[in-house]
Amino acid sequence: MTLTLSDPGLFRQSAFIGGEWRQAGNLSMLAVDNPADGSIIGSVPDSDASDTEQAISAANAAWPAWRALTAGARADLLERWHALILAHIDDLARIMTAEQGKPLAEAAGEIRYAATFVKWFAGEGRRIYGGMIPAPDADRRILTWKEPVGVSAIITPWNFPAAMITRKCAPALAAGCPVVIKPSDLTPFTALALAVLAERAGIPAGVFNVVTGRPTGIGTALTGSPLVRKLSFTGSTRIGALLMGQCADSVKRLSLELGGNAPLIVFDDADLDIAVAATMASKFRNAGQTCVCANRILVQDGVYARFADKLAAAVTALRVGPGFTPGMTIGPLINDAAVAKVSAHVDDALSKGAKVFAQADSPSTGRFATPTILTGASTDMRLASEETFGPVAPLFRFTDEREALDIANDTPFGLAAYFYTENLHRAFRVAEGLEAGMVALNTGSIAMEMAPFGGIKQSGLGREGGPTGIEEYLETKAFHIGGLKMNEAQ
Ligand SMILES: NC(=O)C1=CN([C@@H]2O[C@H](COP(=O)(O)OP(=O)(O)OC[C@H]3O[C@@H](n4cnc5c(N)ncnc54)[C@H](O)[C@@H]3O)[C@@H](O)[C@H]2O)C=CC1
Ligand SMILES: O=C(O)[C@H](O)CS(=O)(=O)O
Repeated sequence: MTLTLSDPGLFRQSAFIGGEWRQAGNLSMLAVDNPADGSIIGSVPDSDASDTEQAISAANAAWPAWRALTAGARADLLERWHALILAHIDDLARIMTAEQGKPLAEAAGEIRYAATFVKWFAGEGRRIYGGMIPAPDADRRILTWKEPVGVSAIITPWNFPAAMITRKCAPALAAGCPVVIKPSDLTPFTALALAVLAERAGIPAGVFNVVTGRPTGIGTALTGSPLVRKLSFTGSTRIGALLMGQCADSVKRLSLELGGNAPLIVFDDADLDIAVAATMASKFRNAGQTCVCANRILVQDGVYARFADKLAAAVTALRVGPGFTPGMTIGPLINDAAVAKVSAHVDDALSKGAKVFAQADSPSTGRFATPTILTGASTDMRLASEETFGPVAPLFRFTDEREALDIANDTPFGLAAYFYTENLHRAFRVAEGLEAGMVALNTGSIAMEMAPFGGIKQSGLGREGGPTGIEEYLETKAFHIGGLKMNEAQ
């Protein structure tokens, strides 16, 4: 496909290392396709460990000057980056839709969402405070302050090609850390366009690096280098655990945003219109390809039929097609393997007694999954224990609150959970009873820059965004001053 941009300079088919746009040392390239039709958008360097080590060295060399800038100077550069991102939102959205597939309006929404992290952390970077701790002796003072952790490796997934980069890079840069970014090999062009704008904003050479290509060699170099002091990763739990192990020898700081299996619970005393709207927002955002999508929908007996009917009216109105086609609300899945996984989940559920209750129309060819409501879902089905990562809404039935919590918590994951009730007492019982890092009552959206984002159990480590997000890139130093002559007037 030919990508038409107002600013063609945003579309780069090179890696960005040490302030230079360059090819891989071995000159190999990796093609990137459009999920809607499989056409090739372009190619990027298939970088290897040597290229990655050059990026790490460039970042390490740039670190002293970057950390020596005042917090305000770094924040000013982030503000300029923020302004440039918003000024190029249309082109950035077109690049994202071309490589990730989401409808153009949704891609533009992600760019706006991604920009909020840059704005938020430009502000947070100006308020990295220290303190003084009351000392045990009259001649001692104890001061503390925060320092940047150092060169930070950023590995991001294909489902949010812009927001996952800014949610990690903005706090890192604000804290004084240079970054080496490895975007998904499926969606590198959005990351490269953000690098173009970072360069235009004046972020110095070596501070912001993007290494493209297949992941294994790059990942081994990033996790093995002693110069890399921090790894921030978003993706599957399987890969997150692998990278965590690879970081063990050099004891790196870790931020891991991993897989989920979010329950969504509709109680008899819910406002069903709110519950249906929130289910649509959580389940079908990004065609169901988010780690916080409702994966299991638990509906209490008394409202099961009415909720299913109301949800069916909304699901059948979804419009499935290529992201560049006006009016589409559900785009293609990222690749053939994703389509196969969704189909396997549906087939497995049907073989174990589930029924198709409602479906939207969808193209019969291409990487499109059909938005589907299944009734009669049960906990022995694959979709009850695995992330479907597609537009399938399985409805499970439950009788009482205890049973709902037991089903909801019966998973090694604990990222997000949603529930709907108008009862205040139940609201606090359930919010405290759900095993998740993020819990939502009577809403379906939880991803925003001011709120901590992260999970418990096998859904990850740390929190991104919010009042603590910048701490992921800071170390606390304690400074002890002893022997002070406080009783001798000079
Ligand atoms: N928690 C979340 O936000 C996300 C969860 N997922 C889950 O992961 C599943 C697979 O999706 P993927 O994008 O393939 O996730 P993934 O975990 O395989 O890939 C995520 C990132 O890690 C990189 N990566 C993969 N193997 C690596 C290695 N050995 N060393 C270094 N980097 C490596 C990939 O290139 C990508 O940049 C999805 O079906 C979904 O269940 C996927 C994306 C986001
Ligand atoms: O990887 C993901 O799915 C994102 O973290 C989801 S969100 O933060 O954009 O909601």
